[in-house]
Amino acid sequence: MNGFIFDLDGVIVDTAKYHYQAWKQLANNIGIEFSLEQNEQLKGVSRVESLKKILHWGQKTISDDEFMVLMTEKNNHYLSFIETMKEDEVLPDVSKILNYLSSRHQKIALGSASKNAVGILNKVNLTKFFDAIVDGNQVTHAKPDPEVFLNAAKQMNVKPEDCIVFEDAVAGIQAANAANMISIGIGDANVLHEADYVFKDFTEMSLTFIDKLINPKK
Ligand SMILES: O=P(O)(O)OC[C@H]1O[C@@H](O)[C@H](O)[C@@H](O)[C@@H]1O
Ligand SMILES: [Mg+2]
Repeated sequence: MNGFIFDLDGVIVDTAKYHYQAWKQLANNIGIEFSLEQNEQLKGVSRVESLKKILHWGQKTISDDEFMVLMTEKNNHYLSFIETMKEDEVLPDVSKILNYLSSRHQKIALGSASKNAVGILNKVNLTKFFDAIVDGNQVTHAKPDPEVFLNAAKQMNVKPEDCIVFEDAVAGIQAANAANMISIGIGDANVLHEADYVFKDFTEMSLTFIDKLINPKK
């Protein structure tokens, strides 16, 4: 039995662009420059750790109260983007792959750092596919720590070495590798070079490839 673990932001839905816009506006508002390269380093990283990194890059120190205000501001801005989100924001061929895995009786889990994960899955109507959902509300150690994926494997009752992780973040690929799982990068092969396999998106992934993951000996 295999377990297929999906990251959410940037893998199932194109929300990575909304996180980027919300962080950029927040950083610029407090006088900190924010580049696409820096954003790459925030992918897969929790909200708290992301803000800490931005403040560090801008060499800015703020009070705990101000920190909480900024966290809330960022999330409200982000939520305004996803408020009207519908099924059409599911990335190409994600539903096809989920349907296929499900027809092959594979276990499916979500492994995300987001505290908004359940709400988003419901909005895009994909919750029904998941045997386990592990999100930012349940983990104490953020990616690249393997906790989120090990927890998902445990909830699916599948051994870590029989799990396959789909990730768009460098930190996520590192977490999957640390969990001793097969790591599949979704995005730029130069950025995700630590992954076992990389695909630009799910449209590039054949069902024959999925079959090989399900049954490597065949
Ligand atoms: O702010 P949220 O929705 O709890 O998400 C936390 C993190 O979740 C990750 O999935 C995203 O890649 C990060 O960009 C984001 O900061
Ligand atoms: Mg992601």
